[in-house]
Amino acid sequence: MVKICCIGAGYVGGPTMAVIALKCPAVEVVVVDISVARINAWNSDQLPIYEPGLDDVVRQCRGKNLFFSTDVEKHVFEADIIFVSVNTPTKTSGLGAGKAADLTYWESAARMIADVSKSDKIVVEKSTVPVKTAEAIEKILTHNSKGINYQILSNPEFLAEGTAIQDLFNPDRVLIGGRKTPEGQKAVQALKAVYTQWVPEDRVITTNLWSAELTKLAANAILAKRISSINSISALCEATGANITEVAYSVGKDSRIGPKFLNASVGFGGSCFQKDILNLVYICECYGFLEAANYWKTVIKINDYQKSRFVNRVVASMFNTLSGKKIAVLGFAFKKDTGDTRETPAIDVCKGLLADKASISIYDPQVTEDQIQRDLTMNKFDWDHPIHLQPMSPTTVKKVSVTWDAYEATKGAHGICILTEWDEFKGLDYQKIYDNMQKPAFLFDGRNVVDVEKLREIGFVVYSIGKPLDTWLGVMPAVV
Ligand SMILES: NC(=O)c1ccc[n+]([C@@H]2O[C@H](COP(=O)([O-])OP(=O)(O)OC[C@H]3O[C@@H](n4cnc5c(N)ncnc54)[C@H](O)[C@@H]3O)[C@@H](O)[C@H]2O)c1
Ligand SMILES: O=c1ccn([C@@H]2O[C@H](COP(=O)(O)OP(=O)(O)O[C@H]3O[C@H](CO)[C@@H](O)[C@H](O)[C@H]3O)[C@@H](O)[C@H]2O)c(=O)[nH]1
Repeated sequence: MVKICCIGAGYVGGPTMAVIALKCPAVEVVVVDISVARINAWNSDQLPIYEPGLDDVVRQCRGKNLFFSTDVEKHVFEADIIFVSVNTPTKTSGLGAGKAADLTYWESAARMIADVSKSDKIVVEKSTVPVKTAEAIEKILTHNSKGINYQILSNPEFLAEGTAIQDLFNPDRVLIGGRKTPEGQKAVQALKAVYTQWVPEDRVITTNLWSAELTKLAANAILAKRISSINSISALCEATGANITEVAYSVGKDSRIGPKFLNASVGFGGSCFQKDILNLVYICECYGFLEAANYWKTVIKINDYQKSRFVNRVVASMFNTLSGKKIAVLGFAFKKDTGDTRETPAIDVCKGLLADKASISIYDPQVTEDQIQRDLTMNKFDWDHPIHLQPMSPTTVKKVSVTWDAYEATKGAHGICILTEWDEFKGLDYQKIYDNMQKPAFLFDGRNVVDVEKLREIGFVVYSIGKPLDTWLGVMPAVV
């Protein structure tokens, strides 16, 4: 029986390994982590992450050929194939601070593999890493090898949160990069044999190591760039009376462009896009390609601009001050169908509203008060370290309250900001919400989920990203 061990039981390691276990009953899969709390949660009925369909997959294989353990060394020792899916945060100090990937967790995993291994291993990069990381890992392993043969493969993960199980069941492609040597190619085939148990062979792409590593960064950068492109156009729509939904639809009908990833929003979030672009920027800079680095930096600049443009719009519309006002925030996760708040645009928006002295009442169906308080008090990039190693802030934000109901959050509010596109926000009783708000009642839709005309009929002053402006907003000072 092939034994797989995955180091890192997070958003990638957990779901990916659960699907491998489900689709490959003849493979034993053990997911290990240094976080005891995380492993306990994976072994309980309350999984540590919310992902549609995940509970069902885990329930079918846990205890049969899928196991979660903190005994990292034992399972690494026993494995034939070791996936490494640990955090690769942005460095916060030293060389490359604020841009380069911090490979501390990756390196410590590699050194531990070298320490405990007594047989040949295939080591698979599942984490997103800078191009050429495999070379560094190879050096660490081979310089400590005690005669053991290690083959390093790059197998970046392309799942998106909220649709992870669907994405894993039916991936657009699986990418495997390896050395062109006979041993390297044998390792590529061994990993390919795992995926082709359920992924059609023509969707498994094999490349050299560096292409696979770089593809992951390039794919995320290009996806994020589409969002910044449409977001930059959304500002022009508001100024000219064009409608971003109509523009995006018509642009996306061009088969060379395609319809996906053209939804204007308050900005992209999530643990990957900004981090991976910064990583790409740093690599470009290291090779001296400053123009290329600056090109990719603009994707983040537009994203930051979009978030501050939204905050400015809220403040300017509400008579240029939020002091003494209650703002209800609907949605805090970085997208629907996840409880993940890493780099969610809601953090920057809430900080902007607080800076203008608002009191905020937040409702998100999947995010806890504790998480929101941590997010609003944490330093930039601290979120991407294992949870038990994150510095705890001694303070909480007093002007933030968290409710478990959208009606409670909006009661008595002067304005509402919709920051996540949860489906339930489309079906709320907005007449009831309006009746319980201060007047004029403002609604700022950062995800274009509400029916603007219907809400205006009720009496709301509505702002929706990239949509023709409410006459009210049109006469307010311009915000750039
Ligand atoms: N989240 C996504 O949607 C996604 C998708 C594709 C790729 N990625 C990449 O995958 C990697 C992991 O991301 P994630 O979202 O799963 O992160 P995560 O924080 O959810 O999980 C990482 C886990 O690794 C554990 N860990 C860290 N060092 C360890 C060590 N030395 N030994 C054992 N366990 C260790 C942590 O405790 C944590 O539970 C990152 O490189 C990320 O960029 C993420
Ligand atoms: O048209 C769009 C599409 C997305 N978003 C936002 O962009 C962010 C990222 O969304 P998405 O890409 O769907 O989720 P992630 O889980 O961050 O997945 C991305 O990042 C992962 C980690 O690297 C990759 O594996 C995935 O392929 C890549 O889509 C979220 O805030 C979305 O709301 C928009 O604003 N408009």
